[in-house]
Amino acid sequence: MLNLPFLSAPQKHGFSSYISHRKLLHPTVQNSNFHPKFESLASGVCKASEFPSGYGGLRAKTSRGKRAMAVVSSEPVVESEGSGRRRREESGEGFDAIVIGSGIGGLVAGTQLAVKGARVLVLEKYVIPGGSSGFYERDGYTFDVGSSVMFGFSDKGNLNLITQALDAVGCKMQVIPDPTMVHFHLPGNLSVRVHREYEKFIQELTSYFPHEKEGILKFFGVCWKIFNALNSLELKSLEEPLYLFGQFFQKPVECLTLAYYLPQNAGDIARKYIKDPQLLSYIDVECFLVSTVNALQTPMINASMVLCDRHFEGINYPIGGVGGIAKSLAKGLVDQGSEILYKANVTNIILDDNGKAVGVRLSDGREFFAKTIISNATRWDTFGKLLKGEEIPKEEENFQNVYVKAPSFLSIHMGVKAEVLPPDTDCHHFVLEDDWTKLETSYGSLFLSIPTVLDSSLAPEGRHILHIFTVSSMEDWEGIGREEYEAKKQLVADEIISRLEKKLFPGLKSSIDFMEVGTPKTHRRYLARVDGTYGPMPRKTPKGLLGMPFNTTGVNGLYCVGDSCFPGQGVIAVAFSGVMCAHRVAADIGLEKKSPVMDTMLLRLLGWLRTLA
Ligand SMILES: NC(=O)c1ccc[n+]([C@@H]2O[C@H](COP(=O)([O-])OP(=O)(O)OC[C@H]3O[C@@H](n4cnc5c(N)ncnc54)[C@H](O)[C@@H]3O)[C@@H](O)[C@H]2O)c1
Ligand SMILES: CC(C)=CCC/C(C)=C/C=C/C(C)=C/C=C/C(C)=C/C=C/C=C(C)/C=C/C=C(C)/C=C/C=C(\C)CCC=C(C)C
Repeated sequence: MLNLPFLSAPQKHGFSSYISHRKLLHPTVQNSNFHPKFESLASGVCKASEFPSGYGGLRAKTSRGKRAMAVVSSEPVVESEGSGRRRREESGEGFDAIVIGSGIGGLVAGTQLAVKGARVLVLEKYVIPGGSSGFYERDGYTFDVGSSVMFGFSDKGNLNLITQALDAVGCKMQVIPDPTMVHFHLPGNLSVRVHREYEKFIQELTSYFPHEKEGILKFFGVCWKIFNALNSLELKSLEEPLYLFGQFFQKPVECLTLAYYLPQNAGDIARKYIKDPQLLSYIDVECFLVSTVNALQTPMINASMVLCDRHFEGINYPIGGVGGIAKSLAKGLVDQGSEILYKANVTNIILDDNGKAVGVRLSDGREFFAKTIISNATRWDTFGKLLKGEEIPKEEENFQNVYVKAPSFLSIHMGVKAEVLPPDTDCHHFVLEDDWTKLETSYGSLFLSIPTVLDSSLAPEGRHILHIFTVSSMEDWEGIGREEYEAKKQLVADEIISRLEKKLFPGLKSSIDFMEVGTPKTHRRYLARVDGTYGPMPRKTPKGLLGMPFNTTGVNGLYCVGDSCFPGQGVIAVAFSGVMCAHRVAADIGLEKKSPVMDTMLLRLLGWLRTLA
């Protein structure tokens, strides 16, 4: 068996679902080789004794107010998954929190709680952690399941939430700076590289739109104002009044700036300064990457976060692949004495007679109980499936009025001969060939990542990985037989490859060494997301982020985390949602300070504000 240090030794207590990783990888992955980088990565970077001295916004305190690090070093709480649970079962101790799902949102919530001193149990349906930020291996390739564009992964500022989440549990991953966040290939031969250096990017953009130079600078100027305000705050739960009012007291200008832009969208602000329709379409494309909708529907705070972070911290790719983030967090969780159970498919959230969430039931009949339940499943899954039969709280009805499920996507993971890529090919590309109006339509625009440009160890020698994805809806793939389904996958993939061959890489088709196509059905099945949805998108024009719910729900004891919570889609966004969730839960279970009276007032106020969206 492979020695994966983030997994404990084979379990002796009869719980077959504890992962013996190699054995339990998805059946089609079983014969692949585990990537050596992952092994060295997981073994070398997450030692409890190697906590970095500086903590940022995710600073973790115990209930006694000490740093989590002090707890780790003074009390040897690091224990194996098995021994932790045996001890709890024997002593009859319960968990402080059960987290349903180990996406980045769930893992950040879980690890943040664990370092505050909580006992956490993460239940994951699949056989490895990460969800959309997981990985899989085939024929010597290590593929990222979802995006390879990583924000928040530097050593600077308060918004490096991925770095901080790892730091909190004593992990550090090596990253490779990406010189270009994305290379846009757009109608009218508009070819813009988003360089890491802001001035270089602005120079390139204004070379296409010299008449709009002032407008471009003013629009990005507002983005920077918002980004700098965000970056100046310690990021914790906006649903916790002591923290929120504390921030207003310490940073009034920054907080008022954020409050002012909270209900606004990027498209409206762009239109104040920019008139050229092609440039406005370009800004739509930029926002589409952030939110899967155009600029008029993209919250200004989210747009600013992404449009500036890429120049402030830059995009950084973790060596060994994005899957290493979730693996490190899962290891960090266990190192803190908490637990993670794989192949644990939660089918029900159990409520007590007072309607409080107190536990969960798995598909195999097992039940687990905790003081609080945190769902990293989408809100549609949480309230439509896990609480089936219960009345949907009013708050959730509001959410479903304002937001709909974004369509799913089609993904192609390919291994290609290295010679097909011209020298200096960028890592990430976005292709929309000749018609701006196709931006949001199925198969209209193509996202392409080539992570091996940065980390060649992800593929066999002389090969590159191409990961392509594009919008695709479940309706396109349902109600057809197996043969037709397979033929359709091939047909759609062929068309996409021809487009890329024409636009970027002549000879692409004949250079393919490996190819696997995932449809919305694949994503529904392996990511456990209803209809394989990419995340929430506004039904109409939203009032910025005003309508996006935070982590508490209308069900006492039940919290949500992930991309159907504030601030929405994106790995860094769900990491923030995890931080907020952990803070609110910690206050509710007595690990952080709270004021019940102010809580009631703030939660009511926020609930009311959301009805205005
Ligand atoms: N191609 C891409 O770039 C891409 C694709 C999809 C999503 N994403 C991003 O990934 C992020 C999503 O992160 P997230 O944290 O919200 O969630 P996630 O979807 O990544 O993870 C949720 C996890 O919960 C598990 N789960 C769901 N229901 C369960 C149940 N009933 N029992 C046990 N486990 C269950 C799933 O198996 C999954 O591992 C978003 O930022 C999104 O934008 C990126
Ligand atoms: C409460 C009240 C009412 C008020 C108060 C005021 C205040 C203080 C406020 C505050 C606020 C805050 C803090 C906020 C925060 C926010 C945040 C952090 C946000 C974030 C966000 C993020 C995001 C959205 C991200 C995203 C990303 C993404 C999505 C990405 C993606 C990517 C992709 C798709 C890839 C591409 C690819 C290619 C090209 C290939």
